[in-house]
Amino acid sequence: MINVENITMDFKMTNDKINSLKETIVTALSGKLQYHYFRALNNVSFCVSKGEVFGLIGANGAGKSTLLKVISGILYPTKGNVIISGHIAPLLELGAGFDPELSARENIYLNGALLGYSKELIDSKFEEIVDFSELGDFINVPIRNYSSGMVMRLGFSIATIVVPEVLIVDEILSVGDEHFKRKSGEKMQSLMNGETTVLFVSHDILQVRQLCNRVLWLEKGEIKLIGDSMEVCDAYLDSIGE
Ligand SMILES: Nc1ncnc2c1ncn2[C@@H]1O[C@H](COP(=O)(O)OP(=O)(O)OP(=O)(O)O)[C@@H](O)[C@H]1O
Repeated sequence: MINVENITMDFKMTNDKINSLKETIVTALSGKLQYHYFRALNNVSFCVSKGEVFGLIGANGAGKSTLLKVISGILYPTKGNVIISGHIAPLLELGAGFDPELSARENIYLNGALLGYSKELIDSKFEEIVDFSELGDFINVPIRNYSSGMVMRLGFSIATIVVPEVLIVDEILSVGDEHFKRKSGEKMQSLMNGETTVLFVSHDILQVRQLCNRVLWLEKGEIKLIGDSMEVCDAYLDSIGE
């Protein structure tokens, strides 16, 4: 279902401390800008089978979000391949594809198209998306006037309107305010209990142990351990002294 083959991700970073865009352009044009590469992922390979709930754990900066972004196609890896069969719903950077000048109504069609939904499908699901996002009268207001929570609610409602074959989530159950968190959590839970293959990152190791079939522990961009969720979560907790 998801085949991750030898993924390496290098980020290009400037060596100098530059404070403004103007300074960047001036330094770049003068040829004085110096770079180095930071390897966030190093030769990572694994497979996730259909219907599996697969967790990614590891310390801050281990490379978890980078790996999810590479798998979702948001980042292009330096080396390696990702092969995915089926429709994916990446719940990452919710609302990143929105146009701030357009209303929620227009953005539903725009974002839906980016996710590969047909106009007919969005027409038939439109009311459901609006109801789930609870945006009410704001539906015709440009997105630039929304709070960040409202943008995320709309993004979540669009991405999950079709039961996806693959769901990719960074830090589960954390969309919007407490009320929407519970509601989005229940929706994700129902997707996890179905046929959907789920890949998610969490710092809540007890939740990972409970929800996942298998877990990958990343350390400094490399696979430290992969396998049964109990075994990997216990080893991780041991390593951090808990
Ligand atoms: N766009 C970027 N440019 C440069 N470095 C980056 C970029 N994105 C991530 N990194 C670096 O890559 C490393 C991995 O980051 P990533 O966000 O994947 O970690 P993470 O495991 O998800 O961490 P956390 O638990 O804190 O969310 C970090 O050192 C981070 O600084």
